[in-house]
Amino acid sequence: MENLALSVKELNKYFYDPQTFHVLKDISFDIKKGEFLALTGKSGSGKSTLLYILSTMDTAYEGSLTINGTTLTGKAQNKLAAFRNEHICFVFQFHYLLPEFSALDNVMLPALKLEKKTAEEIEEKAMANLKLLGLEDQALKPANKLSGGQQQRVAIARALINEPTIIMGDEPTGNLDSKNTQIVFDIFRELAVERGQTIIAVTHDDDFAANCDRVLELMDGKLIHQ
Ligand SMILES: Nc1ncnc2c1ncn2[C@@H]1O[C@H](COP(=O)(O)OP(=O)(O)OP(=O)(O)O)[C@@H](O)[C@H]1O
Repeated sequence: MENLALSVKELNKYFYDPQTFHVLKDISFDIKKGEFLALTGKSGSGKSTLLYILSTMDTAYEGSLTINGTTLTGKAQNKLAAFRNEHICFVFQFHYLLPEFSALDNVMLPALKLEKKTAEEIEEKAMANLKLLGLEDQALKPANKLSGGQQQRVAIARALINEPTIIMGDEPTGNLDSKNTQIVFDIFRELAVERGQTIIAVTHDDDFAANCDRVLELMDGKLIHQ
């Protein structure tokens, strides 16, 4: 369907070490374009495992995964990598910025690697992203001279540089205080509403989840609420 960002059908996942463990059980759901979705559940319920499959990084599962109309199940690794570069970006709890590099350099890097635009175009876009995140004054500071909240916002600016259609976060506000959590939440909301980007965030924060468009809740590997 035209307005579907992601569709999962009858997904099952097993781990085999140290013994067979059925970690995701018959999971099916759709996510619309521009939807802002929280993925919740107790520790060990399978959230990260599911996100890893949705991100196309883990291909060892049963069932099917379709993103933006492309069925990804069974595709070769190099095709998946190309697809990820174009469509998906990640924001983690720990941001993995290059500490000695400036905020601006960190944001530009994934676009320079893609080699689709000139360095000037990339710098312009990176500055616009930093501005969107309220960081235009910090652009030239090394990442390790920024506060934790600022660093996390740089990581989001970096995640957006290649204009992904889907943003996936594993505890994207996990190490932030309530003020910075609110800032990041508002940015995600704006990206979903204004740019039609789809957001899927694993979170333990009940307030964060309650304010999303929809909550998917896992319990022991089953989807119990959507
Ligand atoms: N590589 C692995 N091999 C075997 N079991 C695994 C592996 N990775 C995760 N598990 C198990 O699968 C279950 C789900 O793990 P997962 O990390 O997806 O949970 P989660 O809901 O993200 O937890 P948390 O909120 O603590 O991050 C857990 O019981 C975990 O121990």
